[in-house]
Amino acid sequence: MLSVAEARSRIIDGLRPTGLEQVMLDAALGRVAARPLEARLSNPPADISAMDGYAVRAGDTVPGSVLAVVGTAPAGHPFTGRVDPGSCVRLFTGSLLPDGADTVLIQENATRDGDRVTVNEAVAVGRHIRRMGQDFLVGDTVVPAGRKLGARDIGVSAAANRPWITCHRRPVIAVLATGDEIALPGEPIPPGGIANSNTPMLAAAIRAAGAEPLVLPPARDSIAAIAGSLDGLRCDMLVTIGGASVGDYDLVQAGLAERGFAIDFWKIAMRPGKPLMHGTVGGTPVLGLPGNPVSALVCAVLFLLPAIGRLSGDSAAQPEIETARLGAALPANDQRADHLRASISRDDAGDLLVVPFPRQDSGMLRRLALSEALVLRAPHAAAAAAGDRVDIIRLDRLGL
Ligand SMILES: Nc1nc2c(c(=O)[nH]1)N[C@H]1C(S)=C(S)[C@@H](COP(=O)(O)OP(=O)(O)OC[C@H]3O[C@@H](n4cnc5c(N)ncnc54)[C@H](O)[C@@H]3O)O[C@H]1N2
Ligand code: MOO
Repeated sequence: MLSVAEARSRIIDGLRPTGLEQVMLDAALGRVAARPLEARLSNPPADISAMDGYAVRAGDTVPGSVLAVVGTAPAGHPFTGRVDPGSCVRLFTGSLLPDGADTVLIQENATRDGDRVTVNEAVAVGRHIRRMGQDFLVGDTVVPAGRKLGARDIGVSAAANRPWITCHRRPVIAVLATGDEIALPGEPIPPGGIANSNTPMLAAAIRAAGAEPLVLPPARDSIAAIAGSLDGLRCDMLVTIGGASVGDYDLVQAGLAERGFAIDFWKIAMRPGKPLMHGTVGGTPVLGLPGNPVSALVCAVLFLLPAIGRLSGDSAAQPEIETARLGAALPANDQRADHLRASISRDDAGDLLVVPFPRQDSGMLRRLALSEALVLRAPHAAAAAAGDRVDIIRLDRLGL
């Protein structure tokens, strides 16, 4: 059976980023920049004062000397004259430094009396001046290609006078739940039925990853129904849920086969999520997730989110792996990579401590919802003692 890493590479390697579109800054959060964004304005755009005080000539700042205030230059209202020897201009944080001045005397070190200012402290050339372009210059790259845009990227883009960013189109991810037992949450649940938790959960995970979920009506357990769900479907990836295992009613593969499914792999060495399936139908990549909700979500973290990252052009699409200390001993692992749902706290030294829940059933959604992390156990990992370091993926950090 394939390893988690091999399966992920095979899924990701088959994907190409979506096409490009222009996105306004107020809609850019979580989008991925497709091209380097170059500044159209330097920051700061000119030499400006970093403090409230007076624009002066350093040579004039002999303590006790008196300067004539020849003007006032609030931020946004530059002084058009010059600061000649023996004179100064009142300015504020963000004010343009007037011609002739080479430093700023802060008001705490000056005594104002009408149009006169007495210098109380000498100032070196260049004090409290933010130089033009000290942050970036016109033409500098302020956002690299492949970056998932956060609030700070939006801030620097605005400072660079760039109201639009070229981004990859949000990938459209179709979600197809399958199963006769699946009922809409909120509807009466028939005998033997179960509320469809996977669809809203995965749609939310897809949205959190910056893609657009396209929720299809759940398909009954029949080859015709599953095949029919594909008719007229346009998306960047199809995610099926359930019907992936070996039961008589696990018909997703057979349904897809009716429309020419080319399978890449089925079943991998992981828990939960063993029956994961991957292939293409009519050129559209298909990820078949197991129906157990915990399995579906863990597979989404390990495979779907990186796939969305690749489709979106995100250069850092792998789930981030951190380490933590185990709060409880674990037995040796079998041949499947395990992903234990766990809570996180801090020990007395401030170190991250993870405690896997004692019961790891892949239908237990409340446990999953309360988990802050997955503890990663490699195939055949030896027994681990409390205090040992283990790899984890933080679910709370993923916004899931
Ligand atoms: N004989 C074997 N049986 C099973 C094996 C195996 O290797 N041999 N694998 C087990 C593993 S591991 C998993 S995981 C599951 C995966 O099964 P399927 O992908 O075929 O999923 P279903 O049978 O359709 O559903 C499993 C479970 O999840 C519930 N479910 C399904 N869809 C939803 C949904 N949208 N919302 C909420 N709950 C859902 C479904 O009712 C079942 O209870 O197979 C094992 N079996
Ligand atoms: O691999 Mo299944 O996903 O254990 O529950």
